[in-house]
Order: sequence, then structure tokens, then C-alpha cells
Amino acid sequence: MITAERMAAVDENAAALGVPRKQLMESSGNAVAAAVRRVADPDDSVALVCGRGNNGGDAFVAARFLDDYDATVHLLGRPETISTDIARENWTALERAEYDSRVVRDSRDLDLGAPDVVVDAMLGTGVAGALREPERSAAAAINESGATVLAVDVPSGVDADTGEAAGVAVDADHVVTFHDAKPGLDDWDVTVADIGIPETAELFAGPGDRRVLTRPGDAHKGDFGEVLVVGGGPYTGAPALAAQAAMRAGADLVRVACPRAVAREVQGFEAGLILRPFDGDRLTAEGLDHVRTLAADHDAVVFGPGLGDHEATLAAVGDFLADYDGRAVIDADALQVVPEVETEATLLCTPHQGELRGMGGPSADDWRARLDAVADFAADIGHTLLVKGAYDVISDGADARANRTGNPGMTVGGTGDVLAGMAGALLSTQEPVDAATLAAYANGLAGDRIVDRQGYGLLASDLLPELPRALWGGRDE
Ligand SMILES: NC(=O)C1=CN([C@@H]2O[C@H](COP(=O)(O)OP(=O)(O)OC[C@H]3O[C@@H](n4cnc5c(N)ncnc54)[C@H](O)[C@@H]3O)[C@@H](O)[C@H]2O)[C@@H](O)CC1
Ligand SMILES: [K+]
Repeated sequence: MITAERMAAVDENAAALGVPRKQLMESSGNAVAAAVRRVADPDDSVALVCGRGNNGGDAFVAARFLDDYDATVHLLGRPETISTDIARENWTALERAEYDSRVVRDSRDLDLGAPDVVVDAMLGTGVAGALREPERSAAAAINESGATVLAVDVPSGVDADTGEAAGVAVDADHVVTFHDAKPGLDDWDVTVADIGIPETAELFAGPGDRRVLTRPGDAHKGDFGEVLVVGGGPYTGAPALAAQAAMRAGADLVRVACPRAVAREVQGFEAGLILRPFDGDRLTAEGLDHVRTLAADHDAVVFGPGLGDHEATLAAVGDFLADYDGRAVIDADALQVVPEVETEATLLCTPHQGELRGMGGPSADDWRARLDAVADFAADIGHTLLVKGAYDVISDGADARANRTGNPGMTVGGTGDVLAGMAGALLSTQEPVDAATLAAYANGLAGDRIVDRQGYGLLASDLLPELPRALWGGRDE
């Protein structure tokens, strides 16, 4: 099953892998024609009723595969208003090649004739809300035609994610949908057509995974959350890096809870950090009330950077998790506590492979085998895992993803703290598996860009100014 939003992300990832959408449209159109053949007799007449988006484009392509039928293409609206280049190019091809293609300027002009089969290619997954004119009248005409109706991707007017229609919708006999089943189409007779999207477009993080983020231009305060970093004690750079990464990843507000003994040092890394220190030189049961009160006021907590592995600290981490029910990224020494504690919290754990073994998790040399094993382990512990490596593997037990951005220059200390902080910012608004995927992708991409520019010799702090562009940079970079 795939949602419309995820489908758009996968489509963008496929394009980044070198399989552009126009190629997918050719496959979709071919699949639509094959579906027409299954329901039409050789002498049947076929009316293809097309909207101005890519759903219509699929039917323009299909027409070229239906030369042996009496087929007519009806475009709802003027050709100049076709909304994508690839759909327009396919429309122009129909006109030049002298297909029976008709422009319907007004819903009253739609004359379907008496077709045996109607292909409904008005609107697909790109649409929200009730059908507007001329699509609304066209849907009524299709429903009254008595023809066998084959819908392209989704019956026009129906929401592919929910199966609900906000108003008039096409009453389809069959649906040919692309790549994977859609959650809302259970009640229809659906054929899923493989359109040649590589498996790795779905598996590997890519530019499409950034679509879950609000673009900076449209962003408002409050679109992102407030993040609390709990760290520091034996180390001071780690919580500072994590907090700065959360800020660079767009968090509305980031605060750091660290031991008072190291607060000045942590502050010294960046004047803009907001510190909320607790007494002592490391986290122990004593600091816990303070941390609990703070955590309750934040959308996500990043737990672990620089905390160290003192017995009292690990016990405090366990006590915290035992009665925390919010969202948290768990990194570094805090990770070993996770398998031992019962918690209502939603955790995103970010171990490297050694830390994963320390959690009692699996090890495998081959990344695909590791992905399967990590998915099982994530299901076991009931939390999301992002296991860092040359190929990062990510799973919440249901979804499994991998990331291959990043380079050997990033084995330097601190890059994991940057990843954890960014993951915390993303976790405050996104599903854990999406936050993990995007954090891994952007962290690696930032590192790749630095190494492309200057070669190895990268510092973790070099990543920080690169993060915004890695998260929001041009879609086609
Ligand atoms: N990977 C993919 O996602 C692929 C998608 N393809 C096709 O592309 C479709 C999605 O294409 P688009 O994103 O261009 O979107 P659609 O073709 O679904 O709809 C966009 C058009 O609908 C109009 N519109 C929006 N809301 C409306 C309303 N309420 N009433 C009337 N008109 C409305 C818009 O102005 C625009 O012209 C899919 O359903 C599928 O058929 C395929 O070509 C191949 C691969
Ligand atoms: K449709």
C-alpha cells in the first residue's frame, strides 16, 4: 500500500536515479491500454476523458497503444492549460499524429457519443476536494453513459488515501493503478500495474523524502517543534553539536539540559544555545526531576550526546524512559538502556553497528541482510532504529529504508551528534521512520558536498551550515 504523498516522494526519487516521470508515464499509458484490452471487444469504441494533469497524460499515451480500437480522446479544457510539460508533450504528439483528439472548452460541449468503454483520466492522486467544472459534469455524463468505466489510477473525485468522495465521483467498474495498491481503493476492482519504478526508489532515501518538510518560504513559527537536548557531563561538544544541528534543521526552539559543572563550556560553543542546567557534574537521579519537567514542555527530546556511561547516569536514563511517554531520539551511551526498559515513549534510536550489538541487536556484513535483521529487531523492541554505517539502515519494524549518502570522511567524531540533533528536530513533527530517513539523508548529503568541495579533513561542525541546504535545497540538486 502506498499513500499519494509517499508515491510523489518515490516518483521524485526515481527521477533522481535517472528514471524520469515521462518514462513512467509511458509505462502507465501502456498499462492503461492493456487494461482497456481486457475489458473491450475488438470492435468497441473507447472514449478517453482526460484532465489537464498527469492523470490525463497517462491517457494521452494510452491512446497511442490503442490504434486498433475506435478511440477518441476528450481533453477537458484548453491545451494551453495542461499543467505539466510531460502531459502537454504527449497531447501535442496526439495532435501532430492526427489522433481523434477533441478539446472540450465547456462542460456542455462534452459529447461522448455512445462509447462501449470510457477511460476516466480526469483526475488522479494530485487532487484534493470536490470535483470542479467541467470535471463534475463530465463525471455525471460518464456515470450516465452506460459504458464500462475504467479509471486511471483512481476514480476521479475519490481520494486514493481514504476512498472518500467529497462530491460527485466517477462510478468506475475497474481501476488500473500504478506501482502499488492505494489505501482507499479496497472497494474497487483494482489492477496494480508495474510501471518500472526501481525498488531502490522506495528503499533508498532520496530528494523525494524531503517533501514531508514545509518549504522555508511557506514556513511559519510552530511548523517545527521545540527540542530538548539532554546531554553533556564527561563530554561537552556533543550536546552543543546536537543542539546546533536541531536549530539548523529548523526547530522553533532548542534548549539544552546539561550538568551545571559543564554549562559554561557547552555555552561556549554557540552563544545562541539556551541552557537549562541541572546540578552536578553528570546526570544522576538528582537531576531527573528537572529533566522530566523540561521534557514535558518539548515536542521531542534528544537523549544521550556526551552523557557518558556512568552507572548512575544510565540508571537515570532508564528511570526517565520508564515514565516518559513523549518522543525521543536516543543516542550514544543511553542506547544500551533501551532494551532493558518498559516505556510508553516513541523512541528513535541511532546506534552505529557496535552500539546496536551493545543493545543486543543483530549484526550482518551485507546491508540488505542487516536491513532485514534490523527490521525484526525494531519490531521486537517496539521502537524505530537508524543503524549508521556505509549504508544506513532504518526500520520501525514495518517500513524498511536505507540511506547511502555520506562518505568515509564522516567517521570523524561528532557527526553522530549532528545526526541525532537533526533527527530530534525532525521527530518533533514527522513520523519516526520519516524523520530518521531524512536525517540520515541530509547528514550524509551535507558531508558529501563538503568533501566534494574541499576533500577530506571534515569537522563535524562543518556539517552545521550545510544542513539547511541539504534539507531544503533545490529538488533537482
Ligand atoms: N509516480 C507517479 O506518481 C506517477 C503518476 N502518474 C499519474 O499522475 C497522476 C497525478 O498527476 P498530477 O499530480 O498531475 O495530478 P492530477 O492529474 O491528478 O490532477 C491535476 C489537475 O487537476 C486539477 N484539479 C485539482 N483539483 C481539482 C478539482 N477539485 N476539480 C477539478 N480539477 C482539479 C489541477 O488544476 C490539475 O490540472 C497520477 O494519478 C497518475 O495517473 C503517472 O503518469 C506515472 C507515475
Ligand atoms: K482518474
